[in-house]
Amino acid sequence: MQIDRLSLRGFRNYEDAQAQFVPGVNLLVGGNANGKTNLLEAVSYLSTGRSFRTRREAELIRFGADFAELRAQVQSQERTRELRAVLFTGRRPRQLWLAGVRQRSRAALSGVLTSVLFCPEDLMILKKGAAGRRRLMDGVICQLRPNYEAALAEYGRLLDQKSALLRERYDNPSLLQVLPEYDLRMAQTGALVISYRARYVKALAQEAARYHREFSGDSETLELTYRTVSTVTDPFAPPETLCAQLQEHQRSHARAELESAQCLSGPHKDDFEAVINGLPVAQFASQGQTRTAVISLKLAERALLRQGTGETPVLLLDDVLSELDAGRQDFVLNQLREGQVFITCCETDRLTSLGQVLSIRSGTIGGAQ
Ligand SMILES: Nc1ncnc2c1ncn2[C@@H]1O[C@H](COP(=O)(O)OP(=O)(O)OP(=O)(O)O)[C@@H](O)[C@H]1O
Repeated sequence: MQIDRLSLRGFRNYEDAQAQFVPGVNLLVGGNANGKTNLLEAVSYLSTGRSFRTRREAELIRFGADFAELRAQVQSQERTRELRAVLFTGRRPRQLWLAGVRQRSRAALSGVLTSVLFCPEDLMILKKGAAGRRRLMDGVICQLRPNYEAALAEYGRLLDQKSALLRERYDNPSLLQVLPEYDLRMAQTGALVISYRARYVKALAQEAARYHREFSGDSETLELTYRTVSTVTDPFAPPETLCAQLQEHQRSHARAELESAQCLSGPHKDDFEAVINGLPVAQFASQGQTRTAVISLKLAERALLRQGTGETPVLLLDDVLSELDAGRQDFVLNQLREGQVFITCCETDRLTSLGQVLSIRSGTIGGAQ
């Protein structure tokens, strides 16, 4: 899987820029605030149909412009196709195009340009709340298993509806009659969600542990443990067993749910815990250790996607080397030999030999040097 060409019009600080990429490493080199991360964001947007930095798409459009257009020629699934996204100011919805055909949703782009991104904000995945960790788990399983995406979407819908029902029960007490039906469907769908997550986190944990051990020169072990609803004794149990255990949890929380008017029971609160050398990353890991663990997770994600799809995802690395000692930097650089990679850096000394250098200056992309 690779991007051959990219063209940006009115995207962030790019007025009108084009670039050609090589199949291996593409180094985006430039001083601060010149547009390196913006370029990664553009590639990531074409891959996922969303920005990794903002939910407000208007921010992506160059100040003063009416629209932004992103185009890329992509090789994947044994074809060469054009991906195009057009974003508008105001209320007009954005457009996604594949091979000249307008697509209804971002889901239609699945598998066309798969990417794995590391950006400095990802360091918070292991330090802050569980939502980021759930996004990481769910993101990869969705890319590998369309059935999971459907189950997760169904669970989300049920959760929203049950939450609304709990909130509105005083105004409309008859709503409570349908609560048992919601509980049953949430337990059934929740059991599927847990099954997938348990298997995926196990696979992710094995790969990430392998990378982390090598990354740290054999001095650290990284363990990931999936955490779900407390009544679930074995997340690998058959879905019928999981469903019964989820119902047990619902029963024990029924009163609290009514009192708090919140949905307290179910895998929407799932998490995974990361531990290095026996100590939880969230409380005890150093900056370098945290970075090592997150990069290991991302490399594990790339390996799982490669195993699952037969194609190596494009790797997008923003400011990946800082805070790492020389040995750990060398480990990262060694991982760049496979697949197409975009990596940002401010200076080139150590890196120029790795691949094509593209100099990024005030929203322009200089050719190969
Ligand atoms: N919608 C926009 N229109 C015009 N310029 C924008 C827009 N959004 C962001 N910018 C500008 O883009 C620049 C930031 O670019 P980017 O984040 O890609 O920098 P960078 O090269 O990665 O820098 P650093 O090395 O500091 O991380 C800023 O100067 C910012 O003002």
